[in-house]
Amino acid sequence: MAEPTLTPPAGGAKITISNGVLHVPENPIVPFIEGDGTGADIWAASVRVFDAAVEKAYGGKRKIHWMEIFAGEKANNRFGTWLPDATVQACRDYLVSIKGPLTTPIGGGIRSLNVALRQMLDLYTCLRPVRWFKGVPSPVKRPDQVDMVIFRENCEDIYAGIEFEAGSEANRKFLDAFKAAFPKEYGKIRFPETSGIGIKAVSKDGTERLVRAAIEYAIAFNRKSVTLVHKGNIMKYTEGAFRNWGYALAQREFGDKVYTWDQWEDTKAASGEAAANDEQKAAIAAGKIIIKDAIADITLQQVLTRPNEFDVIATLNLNGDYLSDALAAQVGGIGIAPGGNINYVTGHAVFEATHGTAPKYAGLDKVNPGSVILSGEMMLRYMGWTEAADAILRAMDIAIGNKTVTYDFARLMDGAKEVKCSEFADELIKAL
Ligand SMILES: NC(=O)C1=CN([C@@H]2O[C@H](COP(=O)(O)OP(=O)(O)OC[C@H]3O[C@@H](n4cnc5c(N)ncnc54)[C@H](OP(=O)(O)O)[C@@H]3O)[C@@H](O)[C@H]2O)C=CC1
Ligand SMILES: O=C(O)CCC(=O)C(=O)O
Ligand SMILES: [Mg+2]
Repeated sequence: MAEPTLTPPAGGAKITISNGVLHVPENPIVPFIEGDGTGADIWAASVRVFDAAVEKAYGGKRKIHWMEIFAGEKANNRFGTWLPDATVQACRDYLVSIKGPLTTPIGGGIRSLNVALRQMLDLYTCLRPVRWFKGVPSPVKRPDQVDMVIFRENCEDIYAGIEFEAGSEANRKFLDAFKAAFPKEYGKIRFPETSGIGIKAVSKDGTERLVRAAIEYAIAFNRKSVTLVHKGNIMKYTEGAFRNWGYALAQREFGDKVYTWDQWEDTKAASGEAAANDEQKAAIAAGKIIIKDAIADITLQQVLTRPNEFDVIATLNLNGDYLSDALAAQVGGIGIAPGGNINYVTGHAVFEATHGTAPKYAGLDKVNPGSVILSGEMMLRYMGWTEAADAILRAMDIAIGNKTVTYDFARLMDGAKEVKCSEFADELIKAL
């Protein structure tokens, strides 16, 4: 089977970038991947909302020219390849794209196509805002206090995919080499004959670009704090280094725009705790952003018990994956959890929901398209089409306020009217 040949839609033009500024024509070509499982239902609903929001906001002066690109099961069925080169090239050439979820088998088989795409395009930030829409059912008492923005490192950590399966030839070679070079550390592996091995790599460069993006975001959007979330007490030279490099970068590059807990520690050591607390209070009063850190396990408790103490969160790949789904639960669940994978230097961005393919609901026109619709809202904002993005947020407020919602919200809301995935899109379009 041949690779797909992509024909750009007639009448569309490319989004470009120069000197770090995105240039978006009135008729941009935006590639999309429909996605596996529930992806087809969700995409069909979402694209109608995007087109209607753009039409409403710009009265025909602007229009997205969608170009389908292929990945996952659809690509494999049609072209015999899970992630065609043409798909990756289109994301490169057209800069901004959007995708549905793609299936990843567990414990073997192909590696994640989602992760592969992020790595191939070097989309180093997985940006996942977590906010509550009034009326959305939540398991916590004060969902209104949940307003966090996760900056998840997206290209490193254990997700690099360097793994050696227990019992394989590669595993034996790796362990032999490891034993020869590091006999003491090899001795710490409890059952070397039956151990699978995974490598966790975290770099200074990778940490710095992620933390820089998080602090720049906090400054641009008047956020109060950036929390570096890590498990640095146990994994000292990966997660602990992430924390240390993060603090150092904050002080070196952002100077008097930020106040770090490292500075607080220094003042405490020199002048006592009261002086350090006074210094922090003065920094907050002066509008400085507090850069702090928290260990990952207690973070998962405190985001529930004291959500108002968390604002922007910068964290490593695996922590960010766990935190994203956990935080989504507080504001209504994974059906309303959007995201974007972004390289702020090259401008490349692929927007996608936090959830996966939810295979048991595939083809039922049932699930909440909210996550992909809000990912599109983030995409429109990234493109500078803020009026269309705002229209989507307003429509969301209205539809949820009317209690016309998909099954996931309806099962938790008194007096709700349950609608299908496509009907929820209709409700949003009416409300634009
Ligand atoms: N970026 C990506 O493409 C991602 C892909 N995946 C992949 O997806 C596959 C399935 O993963 P799984 O762990 O089951 O997680 P999923 O996110 O696909 O689904 C888990 C549960 O979340 C709820 N859910 C998911 N999507 C929606 C939605 N749109 N509206 C309402 N509820 C929703 C459903 O809950 P309920 O049962 O309560 O109704 C569903 O059963 C795996 O192959 C995984 O690798 C996973 C995450 C991200
Ligand atoms: O790639 C996958 O299948 C899962 C990825 C994931 O869970 C995520 O990025 O949040
Ligand atoms: Mg995940």
